[in-house]
Amino acid sequence: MATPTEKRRRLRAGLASGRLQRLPGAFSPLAAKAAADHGFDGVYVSGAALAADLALPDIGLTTLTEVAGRGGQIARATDLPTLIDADTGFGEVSNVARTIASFEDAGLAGCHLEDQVNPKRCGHLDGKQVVPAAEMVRRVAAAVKARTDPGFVVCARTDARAIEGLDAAIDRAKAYVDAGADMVFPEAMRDEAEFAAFRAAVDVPLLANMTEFGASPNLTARQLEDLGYNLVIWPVSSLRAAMGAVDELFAALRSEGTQASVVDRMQTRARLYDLVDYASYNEFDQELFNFDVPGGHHE
Ligand SMILES: C[C@](O)(C(=O)O)[C@H](CC(=O)O)C(=O)O
Ligand SMILES: [Mg+2]
Repeated sequence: MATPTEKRRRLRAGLASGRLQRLPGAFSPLAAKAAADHGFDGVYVSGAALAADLALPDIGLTTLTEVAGRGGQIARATDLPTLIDADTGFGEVSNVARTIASFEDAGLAGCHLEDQVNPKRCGHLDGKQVVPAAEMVRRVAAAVKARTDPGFVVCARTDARAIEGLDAAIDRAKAYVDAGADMVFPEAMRDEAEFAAFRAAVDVPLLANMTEFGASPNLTARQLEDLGYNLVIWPVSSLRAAMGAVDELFAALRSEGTQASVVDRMQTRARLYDLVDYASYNEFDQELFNFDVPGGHHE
């Protein structure tokens, strides 16, 4: 297994490579395993998906303990670097430092921290508010100062586009970079030209959020790489796909009284066992317990 330090190095190397790092959201450790099996560069832990999984809206109700705990379970499931959503940092500036310590302990490779006020909301909804840039600068500085592994990636997200406009969002991003942010997440860009304007203005690696049903167009990985973006997240997609399938299954069970019509779209038992590496546990077991029993048979 890769150590957290190795995973952080790998994320940084990916960001410096000029190749777009593709990080699908994984709502569970098993979903992270599937992402690794499909050859992605990393895993993303979405605050929105984590809240939704607890049947909560994405308005800052989840706690640091819940988020770091779930993030750690997901990070440990694979050798891939895992980037997590820190929302507004789970409190005031002093809390941000503790948040980073918890995320490092959980084995996460990095996080993004945003400039919204508390309570925050989804970056693609109306009615957002941002804190003054100076306050976000203090959040970023606290995060950078708190990390003990210099490899841990601190990404500053600005939600200012929707409130103060593109130029102000770019100015904020520059101030956050000056405060030590390793990368920038320009939230809710309206079109390709806005993604490009951010690229032209900011020198650090950039994250593109390709969430569905939001304010930004869903650009392809190829388009984003051509735009010079360094990392893409599809934050809630796996949860939406899974829950879409759950809704279909439940509808079929209610109307048809059997799962027969959806079984061919289910993950098979064999694929599930493959993802959880059932076979290796079996071997491990036999090494430990495969001893001769008097009168028994051993091969
Ligand atoms: C990226 C995000 O912060 C998340 O929590 O996954 C959300 C995604 C979404 O609500 O679709 C956001 O963009 O605010
Ligand atoms: Mg979020």
